[in-house]
Amino acid sequence: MRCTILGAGSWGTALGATLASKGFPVCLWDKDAPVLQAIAQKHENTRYLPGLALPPSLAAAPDMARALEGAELVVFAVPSQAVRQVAIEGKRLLHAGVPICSVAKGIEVDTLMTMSEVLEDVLPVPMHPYLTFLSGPSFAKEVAAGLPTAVTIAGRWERISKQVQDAFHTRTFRPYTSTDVVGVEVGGCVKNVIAIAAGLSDGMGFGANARAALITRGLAEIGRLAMRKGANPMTLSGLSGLGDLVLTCSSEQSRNHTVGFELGRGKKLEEIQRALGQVAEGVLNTRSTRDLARKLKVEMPISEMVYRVLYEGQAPRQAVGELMNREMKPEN
Ligand SMILES: NC(=O)C1=CN([C@@H]2O[C@H](COP(=O)(O)OP(=O)(O)OC[C@H]3O[C@@H](n4cnc5c(N)ncnc54)[C@H](O)[C@@H]3O)[C@@H](O)[C@H]2O)C=CC1
Ligand SMILES: O=C(CO)COP(=O)(O)O
Repeated sequence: MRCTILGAGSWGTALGATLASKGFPVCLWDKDAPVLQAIAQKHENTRYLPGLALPPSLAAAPDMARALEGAELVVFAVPSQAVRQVAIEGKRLLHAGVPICSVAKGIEVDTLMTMSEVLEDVLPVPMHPYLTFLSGPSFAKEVAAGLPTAVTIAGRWERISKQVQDAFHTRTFRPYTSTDVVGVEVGGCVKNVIAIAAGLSDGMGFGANARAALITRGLAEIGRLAMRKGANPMTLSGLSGLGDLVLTCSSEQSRNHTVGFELGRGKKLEEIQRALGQVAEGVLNTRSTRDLARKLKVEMPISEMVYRVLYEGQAPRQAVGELMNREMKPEN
């Protein structure tokens, strides 16, 4: 199966290496030419996964048309806010009948659309049944190192999700399928926001109790938004809900947790993002999640708290104080 990955950051590269390890010809494309050059010449993604030897069969092409030539599986692996632009660029080069797998975790800031809504907005209708969405607890570095990982691949047409599941399955990478596209998408997006909240809490020196409370109440608000969008509540206790939430809220490997942690220690957002040099989806996801929650009249107090810290300059300690002292209520 000839595979093309649009986006050669840490996740696109790790997934490309996974597919290449099965003997599939894989070509990566990105707007960052030096990254592609390093992959093609040194078999290393020197910027996003330095020190990791990539399979020599992993090719890279700066020309999207060349990268997509003969593709039998296309993976969208750019950050969520770039998916629309890449889909517009790729639209005339993509063919109906070829499975597409989107792996970005986010909601578009300007339109409040999930990635399935964005791709369906841009791509012609005959391509829609071929869209799938991969999400779940999966740090790129661990996947690239061949450490055991399980994810979910959601799609409306099970036959296609199964094809994509087969393509990605290796001895250490285990995808499950789901038909709950919106549940998987909302879980994958909002866990980034809650991970910033958990990082804030850790950065301020709050303990394990606070982190567990944020994970649990975070899951409750993810569930509320997902169900309002039509998701099956069971999806949120799966890999793309609870699984990814626990991973990102409790690991220093998480870029979103790092953003919260450094903010909690008093650093400025711009400074943190500059040092990170990679996308922390939760920063923009906080804006889109909070706006979507307000639009749909869904109560999401943790996401509101993160919004006030990121975008209104509220001091983290004051924001947590307000969160703790809202009106008393039953746990539901
Ligand atoms: N890194 C990880 O462990 C995981 C990441 N994800 C998700 O995958 C998505 C991508 O994340 P990463 O690979 O980690 O990001 P990254 O920051 O490592 O890399 C992003 C890549 O996208 C490219 N890019 C950005 N805008 C572009 C455009 N308009 N055209 C072409 N290329 C463009 C950049 O040049 C860069 O190579 C995010 O939504 C993230 O949440 C999901 C699971 C794991
Ligand atoms: O989505 C991820 C793991 O599942 C990656 O998390 P971060 O973007 O917070 O590093």
